[in-house]
Amino acid sequence: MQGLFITFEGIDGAGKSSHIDTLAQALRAAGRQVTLTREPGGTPLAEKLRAMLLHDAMDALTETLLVFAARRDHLRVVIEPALARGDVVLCDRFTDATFAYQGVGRGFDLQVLSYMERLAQTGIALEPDLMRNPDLTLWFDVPPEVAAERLAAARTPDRFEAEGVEFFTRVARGYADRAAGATQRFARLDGAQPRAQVAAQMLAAVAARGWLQGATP
Ligand SMILES: Nc1ncnc2c1ncn2[C@@H]1O[C@H](COP(=O)(O)OP(=O)(O)OP(=O)(O)O)[C@@H](O)[C@H]1O
Ligand SMILES: Cc1cn([C@H]2C[C@H](O)[C@@H](COP(=O)(O)O)O2)c(=O)[nH]c1=O
Repeated sequence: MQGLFITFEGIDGAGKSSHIDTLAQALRAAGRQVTLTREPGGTPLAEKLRAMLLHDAMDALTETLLVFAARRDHLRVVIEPALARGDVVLCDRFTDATFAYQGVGRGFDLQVLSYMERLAQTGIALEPDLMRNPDLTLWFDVPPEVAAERLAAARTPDRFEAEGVEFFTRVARGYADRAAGATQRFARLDGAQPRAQVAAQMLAAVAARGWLQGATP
């Protein structure tokens, strides 16, 4: 079977992690092998970089270099081998997050990000010139105020979650810009709906691509 790469994106508190297992179960019921992973992270090295990114003070360039270093290792060790086996890879965040957070959120140069994206994501797949990109990006679109309320009730904030509503308004705009530039790849979900409705939107977006065929009802 052909591997599939599906990413989950949205601002902190949008509900991505709450829904990833639901999609994994639906895909397994359709007969697919699923690899569940996340960014930054997913390998021992990338998880160390994640801990630094989430908790240590640094400037935007250092942040950007670390997310791409983590991503390259993650692609090399986990994502590309899983896709080569024919798995569906479900990844909680990928490069759209870099454009949204480091790019529009922190104000890092978007052209430099595009260059780094090409550098980090090319030359690992079986097809040597391929720049790895998701086949589908599930974008959990939630107003920053709603996400902030959810997070306040949920946990002690990390370095990103501690940012204010203005930062997340920019990050949300970053996601909207990315979605506008890749309308075929992005599926926008109204993440402010109750969980069951968000899950239904997510499954419909995947089913619409024919990827849940064979699932037992
Ligand atoms: N549709 C929903 N309605 C109400 N609350 C929700 C909904 N989806 C998730 N939540 C709650 O919101 C909080 C954040 O959800 P979750 O951790 O899934 O978000 P996330 O997008 O993965 O956030 P982060 O990127 O910060 O990890 C959790 O407490 C979760 O239970
Ligand atoms: C991939 C990626 C992530 N981030 C930020 C966004 C989040 O605040 C954290 C990860 O935490 P989560 O609870 O797992 O969502 O990292 C980023 O700034 N840039 C990136 O490329």
